Amino acid sequence: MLEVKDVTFHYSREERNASPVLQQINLKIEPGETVAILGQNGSGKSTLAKLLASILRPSSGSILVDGLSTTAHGEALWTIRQHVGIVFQNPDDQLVANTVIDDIAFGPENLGLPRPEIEERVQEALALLQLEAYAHMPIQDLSIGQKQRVAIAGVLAMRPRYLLLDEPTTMISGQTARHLLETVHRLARERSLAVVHITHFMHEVAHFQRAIVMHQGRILFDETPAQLFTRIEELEAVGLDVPLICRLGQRLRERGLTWLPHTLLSSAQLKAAFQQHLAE
Ligand SMILES: Nc1ncnc2c1ncn2[C@@H]1O[C@H](COP(=O)(O)OP(=O)(O)OP(=O)(O)O)[C@@H](O)[C@H]1O
Repeated sequence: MLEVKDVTFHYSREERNASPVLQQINLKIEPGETVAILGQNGSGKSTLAKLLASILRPSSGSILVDGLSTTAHGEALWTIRQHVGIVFQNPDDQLVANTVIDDIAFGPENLGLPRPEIEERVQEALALLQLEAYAHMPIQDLSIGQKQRVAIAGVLAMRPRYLLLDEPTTMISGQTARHLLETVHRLARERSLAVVHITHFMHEVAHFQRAIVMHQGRILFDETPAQLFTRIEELEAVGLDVPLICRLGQRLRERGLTWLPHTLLSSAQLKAAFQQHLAE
């Protein structure tokens, strides 16, 4: 489990008199859970992800990864870094080798694993991200969406228990983003991998088990997407917009279609509700 206990964070000592970037964060994420984190620019999402990945350390409070504190040193820190993988917005910040296969092998090689295990992990990661056809291609010839998949494959080759995605869909097209998120949900199901997905896009949140909204360094809401999407005014107040389909559902209910679900999460759900109503 990932456990964040009373965490406060300042980037520098000079900032200690100002408001912290993160304040009194408490959070638990179980293995296999899928969690989306939303919030306006500067609300602290990426900082939280870096703390979870032990790239940053809390100014106060603690973060435990399967019981190990992220302030640990040596072997414990090494273990945490294997268990918590992070993928950044821009894959070019993350990819280090010349070809796809070499990049994916980079992490397992650094773990000092025997060659056959490295090969096995690389092949597995290539298959999971459907990258087999690109294995020997130079990274520079790939699209951003393909590079993002290579970045995720590289992280998966470390066999993490927790996958943190820091706005991985910002630079890619809608269809590529949908495909990427479908893959991530499949991995969560098949591998009991916990996924924490940071995004600006409300419509991406519907398929996650939990949606966390951050505002000014605090957690404002932590609930299911269906619960969150009923908070139209509260979300607007913090610069977030519920998906169009939820607004449409609300308008239709106000106009007398009271048989519609309170929260519509997708157009497929709207269609199913109409079909069921017509059949009754
Ligand atoms: N390296 C840094 N040094 C000092 N302040 C920083 C640093 N990185 C981020 N900040 C500040 O910390 C606050 C939270 O930033 P953070 O990047 O965590 O927010 P975010 O919610 O991820 O924003 P975005 O959606 O724009 O990525 C912001 O005020 C930001 O300016």
